[in-house]
Amino acid sequence: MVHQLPTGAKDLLPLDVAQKRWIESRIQQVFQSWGYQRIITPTVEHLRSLTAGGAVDPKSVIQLHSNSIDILGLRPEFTASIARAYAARLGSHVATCPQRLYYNANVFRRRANSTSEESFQAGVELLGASGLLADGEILLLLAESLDRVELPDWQIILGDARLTGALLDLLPEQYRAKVRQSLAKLDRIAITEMDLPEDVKGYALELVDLRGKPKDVLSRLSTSKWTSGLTGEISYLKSLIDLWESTNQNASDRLILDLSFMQTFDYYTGIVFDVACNNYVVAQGGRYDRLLGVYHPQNVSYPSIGFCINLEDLQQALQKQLPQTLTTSSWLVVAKTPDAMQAAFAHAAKLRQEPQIEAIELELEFRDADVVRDHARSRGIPQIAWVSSDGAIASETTAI
Ligand SMILES: N[C@@H](Cc1c[nH]c[nH+]1)C(=O)O
Repeated sequence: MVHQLPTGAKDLLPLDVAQKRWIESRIQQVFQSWGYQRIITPTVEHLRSLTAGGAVDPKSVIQLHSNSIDILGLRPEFTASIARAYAARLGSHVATCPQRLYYNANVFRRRANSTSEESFQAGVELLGASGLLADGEILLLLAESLDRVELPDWQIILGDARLTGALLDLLPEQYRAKVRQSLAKLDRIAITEMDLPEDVKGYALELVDLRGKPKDVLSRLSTSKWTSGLTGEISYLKSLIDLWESTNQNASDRLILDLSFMQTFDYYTGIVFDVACNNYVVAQGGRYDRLLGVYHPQNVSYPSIGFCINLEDLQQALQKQLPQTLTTSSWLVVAKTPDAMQAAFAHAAKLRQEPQIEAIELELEFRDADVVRDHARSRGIPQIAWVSSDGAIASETTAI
């Protein structure tokens, strides 16, 4: 019988793991250096907690059978779980806000073709904070994390769920849902073909075109005759973009402002963003000011924002920078005869105490010296220690 993995599942072999660790350790160092602390939430939760009051589609959750009446599921993402964990822990006491939390673990999603997928995310949540400094911190922390792993040519697609909502609300109510759908798909043609009054159609087309260099988009936005009531939202976005551009070297090439941009999860209430690199979406996130209220006993909410990095996509986008070989053992310790086994273990243990040494491995059979040498060479082990029963050691450098 052939044991195959379910579609969408995969084994990570040692080289995959080494590459993943390379990425994770760098990203976590950046998170920690900004004051973020690690949180671990359970893999399995009640389905109703994971769906964040309707903001996460239950169809995307892998559901589990249980004996209790509540349906359980595997977490499809972390933001809802962290909101659940902290909703009642934050309070008016100054010491509780803000909370800076990070995570690094696996998530599970059911895809449309009913396959399931396990993937890994490393991300942060900044709970109980709003305003330019909080939004700026998250964008800059994201940029620093991606720079730390030397990701080339990435771009942030920045939207604003609140402003996009307000722009759609300017449409007469009966047209909103249709325009929203076409906007989400960037379907200009559908809008051109819609049966709309001329001025409404003109405005709907203006909305589809609100994508590009931040300066151009903002100037189109502020000169539109429709948006005079939205100066506060527009100037907030402008200040955030100014902050980004003043603190980041390649900033203006790296940011695309897209006011038609909508995230898959529906808990966002402010800025939203994806990071794209070579057709991979390597990170996404945004502000969610009402989500904690879904979990609070009195529905009290705390403004919050965060992002996650999709580690597989980042790994694919990075390939060149990542380690291509595994680290090898520094020594192969060989018991020359069965009565030298104890001395071999003792010598290996002594070598492992040396500070620079990564790993020491033992030869497990009593093979001919030349076979052992071939073995060390093929594994890239640079040194061999031959141990005799009286504890005598003969060291040899492998001819690699
Ligand atoms: N949890 C979101 C990303 C996010 C983190 N914080 C806010 N948003 C996702 O998996 O897409």
